Amino acid sequence: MLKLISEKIRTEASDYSIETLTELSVHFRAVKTTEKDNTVINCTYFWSSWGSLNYGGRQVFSEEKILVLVRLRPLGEKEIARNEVSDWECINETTILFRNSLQERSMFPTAHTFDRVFRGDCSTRQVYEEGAREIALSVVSGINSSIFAYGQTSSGKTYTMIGITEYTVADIYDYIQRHEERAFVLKFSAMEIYNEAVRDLLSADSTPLRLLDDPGGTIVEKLTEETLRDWGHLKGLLSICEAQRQIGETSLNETSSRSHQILRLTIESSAREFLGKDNSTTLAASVNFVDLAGSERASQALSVGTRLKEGCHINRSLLTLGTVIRKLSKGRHGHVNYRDSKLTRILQPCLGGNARTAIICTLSPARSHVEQSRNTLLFASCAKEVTTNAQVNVVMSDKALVKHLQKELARLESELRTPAPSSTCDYAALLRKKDLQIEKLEKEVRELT
Ligand SMILES: Nc1ncnc2c1ncn2[C@@H]1O[C@H](COP(=O)(O)OP(=O)(O)OP(=O)(O)O)[C@@H](O)[C@H]1O
Repeated sequence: MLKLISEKIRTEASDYSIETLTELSVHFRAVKTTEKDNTVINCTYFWSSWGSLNYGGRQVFSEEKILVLVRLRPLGEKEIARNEVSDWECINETTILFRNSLQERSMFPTAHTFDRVFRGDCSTRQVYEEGAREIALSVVSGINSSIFAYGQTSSGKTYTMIGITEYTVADIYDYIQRHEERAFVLKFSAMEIYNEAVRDLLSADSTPLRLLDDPGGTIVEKLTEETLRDWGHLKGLLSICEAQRQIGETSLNETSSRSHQILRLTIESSAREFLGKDNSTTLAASVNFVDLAGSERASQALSVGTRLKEGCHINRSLLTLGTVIRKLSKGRHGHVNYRDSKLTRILQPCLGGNARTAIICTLSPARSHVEQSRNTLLFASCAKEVTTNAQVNVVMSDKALVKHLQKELARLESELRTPAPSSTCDYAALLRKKDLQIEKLEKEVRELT
């Protein structure tokens, strides 16, 4: 029976309202705990069917690999003036080639394959539309998402992330306009991690913020969260962040970002038809835009004094990020050291957790940066083996939860009255188990009421 229902939903997801899907997914979850038939499928599938109907593209299953994109930037004016040569070539949409490997008899493979590679003449809009868009926009369907930029200093991380953030926000507002049947609430927060201290980019107070453990992930204590009025409001906040972010001059980039920046947009939405009613549910998810500080070695940036201290901290965070990614790329066995840096603690859900993630690895084509470019591609190769497990985040109102638990109680009681015939079943044990379940549910209903 369950198999039949799941097949029906698989093919007809478009005909169901969000509330119906919520009801069904909650029901499936409840059934899953007692059902032996492993054909029961995860509710995430229904949600993603709904999401993909709106935005097309890849089907989302609960488990998927991190999407890895590589963006090569063109040679800069100064590099051209120095007669730098470009050593990298994107030979098709997925492969990037190191052209000079024959001459230097390199041990490294010459061709590297990723989900998508972008040549130096590709625009940020192209990187967004053909790469990051689908993942970023999962947030409107209640699925957490994250877009990272990783690469050495001056490779184009900030240049790329400014565009990606703007295009995503424009599409989100466009989506909201086209879905008047839902009420949306957008919240924005922004932080930077500078020398291993977390700072609120929306506050004039630069006191470092504490990280607190929470079952749902790490919380940044006292981080400002602005409820957005409109797009203009968000644009204003983005320019505040840009002005607040630690910028320093290194020998490679005159406006080098010295910190890791995390911009977070949280979207909550509920169907207007059900607002304030017993069965109202809310979809809630966040999209993170992460612009990491340069991944180069401190020595390469010819750092001294403050810049050297920054380099050490930046590298400590990135080193942990690299270690976490390497560990996760080999499967989720054993301990993963997320807690070794603030960056990995905050980003834990995006790294193998409840989120869809895309990493844009930015590369400088210059021969003088070849070692760093190879390190970036090594990181990218590990990242593409990492799997995340995104779920739709449905928040039920207290009333809806009570109603659901009462229904579940009634179902269990009716099961008790008419147990399924089975020759091998131990009725006494089954009864004890059901009694315990009923007791537990009754307690939950009492507490919630
Ligand atoms: N794809 C691109 N096309 C044209 N110019 C680019 C591109 N990517 C980067 N640039 C230019 O290269 C310079 C360095 O870029 P950007 O500041 O984004 O680097 P970054 O990786 O963020 O560096 P850092 O880690 O030091 O902050 C900037 O002047 C930027 O305008």
